[in-house]
Amino acid sequence: MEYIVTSKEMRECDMTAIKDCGIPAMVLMERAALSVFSEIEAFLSETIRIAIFAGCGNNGGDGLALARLLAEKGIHADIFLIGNTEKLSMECGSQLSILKQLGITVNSKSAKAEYDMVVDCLFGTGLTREITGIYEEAVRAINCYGEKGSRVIAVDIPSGVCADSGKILGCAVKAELTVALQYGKAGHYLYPGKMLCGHTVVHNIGIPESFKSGKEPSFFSYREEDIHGILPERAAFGNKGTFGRILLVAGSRDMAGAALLCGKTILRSGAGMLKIITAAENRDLILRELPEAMIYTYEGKPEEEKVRQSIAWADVIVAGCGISTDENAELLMEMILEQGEKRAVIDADGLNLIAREGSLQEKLLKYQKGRVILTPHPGEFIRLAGISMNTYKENPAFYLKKLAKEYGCVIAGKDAVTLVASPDERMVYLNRTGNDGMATAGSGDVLAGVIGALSASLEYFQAACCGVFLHGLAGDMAAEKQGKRGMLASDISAELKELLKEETAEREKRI
Ligand SMILES: NC(=O)C1=CN([C@@H]2O[C@H](COP(=O)(O)OP(=O)(O)OC[C@H]3O[C@@H](n4cnc5c(N)ncnc54)[C@H](OP(=O)(O)O)[C@@H]3O)[C@@H](O)[C@H]2O)[C@H](O)CC1
Ligand SMILES: [K+]
Repeated sequence: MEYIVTSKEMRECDMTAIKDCGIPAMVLMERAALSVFSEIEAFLSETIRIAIFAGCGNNGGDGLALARLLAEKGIHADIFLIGNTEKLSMECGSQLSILKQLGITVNSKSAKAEYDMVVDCLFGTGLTREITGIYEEAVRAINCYGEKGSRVIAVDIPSGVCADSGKILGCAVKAELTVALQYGKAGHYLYPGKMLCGHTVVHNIGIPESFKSGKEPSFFSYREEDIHGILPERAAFGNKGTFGRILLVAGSRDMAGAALLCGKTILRSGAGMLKIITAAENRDLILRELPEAMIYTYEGKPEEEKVRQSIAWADVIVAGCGISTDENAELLMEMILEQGEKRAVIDADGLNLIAREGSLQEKLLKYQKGRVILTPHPGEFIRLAGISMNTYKENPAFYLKKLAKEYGCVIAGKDAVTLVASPDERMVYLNRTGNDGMATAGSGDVLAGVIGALSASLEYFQAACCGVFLHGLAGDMAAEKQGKRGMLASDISAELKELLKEETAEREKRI
């Protein structure tokens, strides 16, 4: 697991390190400069032409310290200190005076020259507003060098990218490599910031674990190696009942595919038994393509007793994929929500029905806390939350957390970067796997399926986060084989099976 912080949280960490632990700020700055140095070392030679654009805050200070480390190796860098030097931060001022003592020239304006590498240290986490004037000129100059082929390295975060939201404040540097200090910031991974960071590497600069006082950062994320610790052990003596009985309520008359994709994924993700409730028209296809599933089909109104029995049988209910929003679907959703305690994953039309029907909202409000996972895409989310798309996009994490708390549900807000919020005050999960090839029909059905299967054996929030992570990873594998344009949701489902197979093999090797 990796923490991802906001600029405020990063400042608090700095302060803890400096004030409580007594690590001097200049020591942290030196570590920051050494981190950048180690990342660019492979490209350095005496003939390399380097420019360092520094601002007047500590991000600029990192750049000045880097210039000194380069000079030590006999490498000259043109240094451009942009801004009002009367407003230099204390550490940046100290770095400047060291350079002066060493006889290293610092320029106040950028010169027209050619560079192999340009280092951006104009602004880091201290950026508070839109970039204008001389700073804007400097950002444009850096991007111009980048377009002409210079390697652009951003220190901590590309200048102009908001560390909290990933938004561009006025204009921003487009980097090839970003050396993030101590922790990744939300802005490194949220769009559009993510596109401007290039490849992001996070370097420890020696700040001790400062969240131990019980204060957690805003976000966390999984790395591939975390999965072995999260996926449940499969008991060798288990039977199909112990691996989870999943009830899938999906597929209206013209939407057999949603039930099939989701159902297949449920079984491919390790669930023991699957029962599908679907419209009668889907019966033949499902029996042919997924004979492993039990099936109850309804013609006209679903038989309430049959549905109740199925709900009672299930450990987990996955509902909503392609069920439409007609009266049959509404009845099914009423019955699923009224029992109020079974673990449930609700997707697609299930969400649209909740957004439309007050009676469903009331039932969801009364449902046992933490037992339901909602998986809305942005359109579904704004209908549920009753807010505009612009409002949601302003701060998705905030609105996801708010609605999760209101309904007592886990919410996986699907998007280019999916966020998962829990009803209690836990950190938001920020997903870093996946690609734009996954924006394809049926991809959501596959996600609901994997989360449903995992919910049989994992704690609820963990099932949602882990499902989102695996779904993205499988999507990356599918993109590699099929290409982002041509990949299908069924390719993601197939890769999930491969991924879980590899994970099991790895695990068994380690026993
Ligand atoms: N992570 C760590 O532990 C360490 C990080 N280091 C580096 O320090 C920066 C953060 O440094 P900070 O001084 O807080 O902030 P910046 O360097 O990003 O710049 C802040 C200054 O810029 C002014 N400002 C903000 N926005 C604008 C703007 N749009 N236009 C002009 N000026 C702006 C702001 O002053 P104001 O009072 O005018 O708001 C600041 O003066 C971090 O990113 C790391 O690179 C340490 O080196 C080591 C420890
Ligand atoms: K920067």
